[in-house]
Order: sequence, then structure tokens, then C-alpha cells
Amino acid sequence: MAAVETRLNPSLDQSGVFKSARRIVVKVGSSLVTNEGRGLDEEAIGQWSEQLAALVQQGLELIMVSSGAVAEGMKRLGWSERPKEINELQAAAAVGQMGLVQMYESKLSACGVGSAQVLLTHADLADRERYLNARSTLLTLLQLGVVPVINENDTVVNDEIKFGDNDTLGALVANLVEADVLVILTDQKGLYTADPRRDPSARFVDLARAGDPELETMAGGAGSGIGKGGMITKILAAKRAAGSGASTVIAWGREPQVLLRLCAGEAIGTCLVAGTPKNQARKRWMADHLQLRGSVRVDDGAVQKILGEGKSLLPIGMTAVEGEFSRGDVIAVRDGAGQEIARGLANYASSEARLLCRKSSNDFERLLGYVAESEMIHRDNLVLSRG
Ligand SMILES: Nc1ncnc2c1ncn2[C@@H]1O[C@H](COP(=O)(O)OP(=O)(O)O)[C@@H](O)[C@H]1O
Ligand SMILES: N[C@@H](CCC(=O)OP(=O)(O)O)C(=O)O
Repeated sequence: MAAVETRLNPSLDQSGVFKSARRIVVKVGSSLVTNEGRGLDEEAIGQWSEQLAALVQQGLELIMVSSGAVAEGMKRLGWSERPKEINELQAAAAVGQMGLVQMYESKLSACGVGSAQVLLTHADLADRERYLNARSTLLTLLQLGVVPVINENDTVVNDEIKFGDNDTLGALVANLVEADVLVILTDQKGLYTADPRRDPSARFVDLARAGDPELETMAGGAGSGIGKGGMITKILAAKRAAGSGASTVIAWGREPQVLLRLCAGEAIGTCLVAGTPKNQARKRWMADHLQLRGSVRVDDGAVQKILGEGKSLLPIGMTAVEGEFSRGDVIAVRDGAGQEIARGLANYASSEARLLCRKSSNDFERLLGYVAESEMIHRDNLVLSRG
């Protein structure tokens, strides 16, 4: 089988995945979090929290994407069967989410690490402005050493616009913050060549390339009746995460010290390696998927900062603004001769950018009435057009 044989490919190596990983998204599924629907698994949440805290204290940035709100809400409401009505599912999620975040908060704070609840919808990530807002909130939390605990905002979404499963949400969060690795903790040791609940002869796959189409033929739906996605959504999540250069590891959530051991480079679970490195993935995304909405002209000092020193573009270096664009649009950065030197995501709309040309960040509040960011384009969102 190709997926197993890929281990023979010397370019695939699980130890390399965590070697330089700094920003990690961990996703845990409903069946693990709620002990197959029996109620929040305090011990397991405590153990993951201890590991998250230890990793934050080592200087890594960790984001938890946790399911379990519906399952916990059902338990709290005394419902033994998952309701079919969306409004009842939403009510259960709202009830369960309280217990879920309360438990993460108390476990993480007992380890000396802060936590924050972030609830996201598909619409939040599809809208450029909300996408940037979610991104900058999450990055700020990470800078503060706080662990964001994310779930879907089930109250405000219906079936058509739901992520539906948190594997997809985990991958989109990995894309959003450009994580190095997505770790998906589940109730199996990883991916098998077929659903091990149904096929006892299924073989374990330890290493493959994310996006290999053969993986999709191996993965089935959820086996527990508690989780929603099953293995197929994990395989598709790995493919999506690889789009921004993140590799994915699917591992058993009850494996002792699973997060610490993974981060120490131990080969646990199924590792799905991203084919494209992070910075190249971002470059390709900007080049392929987005239409230029406008541009800003910059002075020689700004050209030197951007090209020579790898810095962000600050409004003080901008001399003119061309075209009409909104916050979150991709714009070009041009030197005095009109040559494109870079492109990136604008933090300010064109009308605001015109007011900010040649201004220092001290003036932004007076000019705009608020301050979003001190950069026009942050260096993380900036791709050089040459080289
Ligand atoms: N090829 C496969 N390898 C491993 N598990 C699989 C496979 N195909 C389907 N599954 C099922 O996927 C389940 C995990 O998905 P799910 O129940 O959604 O968990 P979670 O709540 O962790 O997201 C497993 O328990 C297993 O029965
Ligand atoms: N937002 C939902 C998660 C959806 C879901 O079941 O996801 P998963 O268990 O990860 O397949 C909840 O918290 O119940």
C-alpha cells in the first residue's frame, strides 16, 4: 500500500515535524473529552492541561480546539439520545460549553497558565475582516502565554454554515495562525488501513504524506456515535492544514504524556507530513488565490526595511495609496519607481491608509478614532515579490 510504503521515502520523517515546531494546535474529540458521552473526563482534561502548561512554560505556543459541548450538555440535560432538531443541539452545546471551559480554565490555572474561550463560526473565517480580527486576537493571546480554548459557536450557526466537526475547525485554526503542527487526539492510536472497529485485520499507518488520496479510501466515518467526523474528517483536516504548511499527527488521547512525548520528537500516532514548508505555502497562497485590490507606494527607507531587514511595512514609510481596498485585502507594495517589491494583507482600508501615509503610530488614534495595528502590513502577512 502506498501509504505504508511512503515510510520508505527518506524525505518523510516524523522527528523533523516537531523539531522546529513553535506553534501547535491540539484538537480533542467529543468521545475522549466526555468519556464516550458519560460526562467530562476530568482526569484526561487535567492531564492534557498539565502538558499544555508545561509546553507553554518551555516557550511553545499552544491552542486547544476542544469538542464535547453537545455531549456534555446532553448529559447535563438528562438526554440519552442525540437530538435531531438543530435548536436542541444548540441548546445542549450552550449548556455543555459552560462546563467544558470551566474545566479547562480550572485545570490550566492550577498549572499557572491562563486560558481564554474563543468561539468561532465558518462565517468568521470566511469574512476577511473577521478573519484578521480572529487572527490578531489569537496571536495576542499566544504572545501573552495564554492558551486559547476554541470550539465552534454552535448557538449561532445552522447546518449549512457549520464546520460540523471540529477536525475541520482545528485545520482552519492551524491555517489561521500558521501553526507548525496540528495534533488531533482521538480514541484510536491513529489511522488504520480500515476502521479497526469493523475490520480487525486493519493495519496501522505510521507515516504518510498529507493529501495522499489513498488515505481517503482507508478512512471511514465516526465509530463511537459521540464524535461527528470519524477518520475521514481528520484526513481531510490534515490535507487542509498542509495547505499552510502544517503537518498533522493523529494520536490516541489517552497515550501517557502524549503531547510532551510528541514535542520531544517521539514517533507516536500517524504522522501526515505537509509537502510544502510554511513560508512557501503562504507565498503560494498569496500568489495563487488572491486578487490584488490596490497598492501602496513606499519610500527608500521602507524598501530597505522590507527587503533588507525583513521588517513589517509601517504607515510612516508610505507615500501614496492606489486603488480601493478593505482591511484584509491583498495589496501590492511598490517602490518609488512603481516596481512591486512585496504583497500582503492590509491592516487598514484604503480610505484609512490615505490618512495614515507618513504618520507615526502615535497619530493613528487622533486620525482614525481607533488603532487596529501599528503596521500597515505585518511581516507575517507579507511576501516578497522577488526571491
Ligand atoms: N481507517 C480508520 N482508522 C482509524 N479509525 C477509523 C478509521 N475509519 C473510521 N474510523 C473511526 O473513527 C473514529 C474516530 O472518529 P470520531 O469518533 O469522530 O472521534 P473524535 O470524537 O475523536 O473526533 C474511530 O473510533 C474509528 O471507529
Ligand atoms: N462543537 C461540537 C463539536 C462537534 C463534534 O462532534 O466534533 P468531534 O467530536 O471532534 O468530531 C461540540 O462541542 O459538541
